[in-house]
Amino acid sequence: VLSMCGLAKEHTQARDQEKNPWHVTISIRRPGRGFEHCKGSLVSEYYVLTAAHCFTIVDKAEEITVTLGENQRFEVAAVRSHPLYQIGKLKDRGISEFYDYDVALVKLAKKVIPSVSARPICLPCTAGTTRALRKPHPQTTCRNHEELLLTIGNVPSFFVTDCKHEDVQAKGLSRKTVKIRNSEKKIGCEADAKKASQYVNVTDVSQVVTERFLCTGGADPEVDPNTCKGDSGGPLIIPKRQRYIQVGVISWGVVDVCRNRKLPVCETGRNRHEGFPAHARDFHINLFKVLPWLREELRDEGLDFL
Ligand SMILES: CO[C@H]1CCN(Cc2c(C)cc(C)c3[nH]ccc23)[C@H](CO)C1
Repeated sequence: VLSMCGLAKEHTQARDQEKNPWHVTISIRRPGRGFEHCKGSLVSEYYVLTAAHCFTIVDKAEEITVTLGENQRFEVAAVRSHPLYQIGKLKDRGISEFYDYDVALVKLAKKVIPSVSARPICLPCTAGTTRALRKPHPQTTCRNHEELLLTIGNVPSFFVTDCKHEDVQAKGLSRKTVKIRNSEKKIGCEADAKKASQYVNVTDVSQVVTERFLCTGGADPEVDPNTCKGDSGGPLIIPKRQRYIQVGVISWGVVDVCRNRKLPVCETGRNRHEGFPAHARDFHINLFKVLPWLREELRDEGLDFL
């Protein structure tokens, strides 16, 4: 049972890390400039999946620490960004940041021992996800996973953000439910990318919102919460009958709703300034679009890719 992916404690009294046992915080020490933080997800015994933009080409493994929950710290053996990730690729067209293929795998220096507060999340097109979806193995295909998870219309999903419990001054994790804008809603969602400050020169939105992205946010039918820069690299998760499957990696957003604000307050989300504009959308790398890279990098992790 310990090797089952995407299994978490459900009761309200469970600790945040037991409810989200794959949640990791990645701290990158920048000599002379303090720390940068990102989120990530445990996807196997040795690997954490995150966003490539959390790292620069000069970051070294020794400068990176991965924390599981409040206190399980891991050193890092290697960082492997997707080979097609190139944030400066469109600079000569006046587009300063380009987030295509914004994914990276961080190899931990030692194996994670599975426990109630340390367990991998399920990845698409693995036998673990077939089991989590209660479908027959090996009859169920990767295409079936995509049809079952990324259905037509607004797909309910969530990401996790850290927040401050106003009363107890403790930090916590809060789930933010968002809808993945599929089919006809997708166009409107992607069009709002042009409202991002650095994208004024973008003529055709498909220049910056490529096939690799899932789009969330907006106000239809109700307002979706938005990501903050600090949420970069965290998983976009689809819950299915109390099992959790990661379908995206948080990459970028149009509006940083936490900019120069303290941590958002848990649950009430009051500090994520209210009434952020309907065009505040968030973009996540769709894991179904980077499968060859995932298979290759995780080939020795026993994940049984389909
Ligand atoms: C091209 O510039 C645009 C994209 C990046 N945005 C920053 C950003 C990053 C980097 C990552 C995550 C997860 C974010 N969530 C909300 C904002 C945000 C800027 C400023 O909002 C606008």
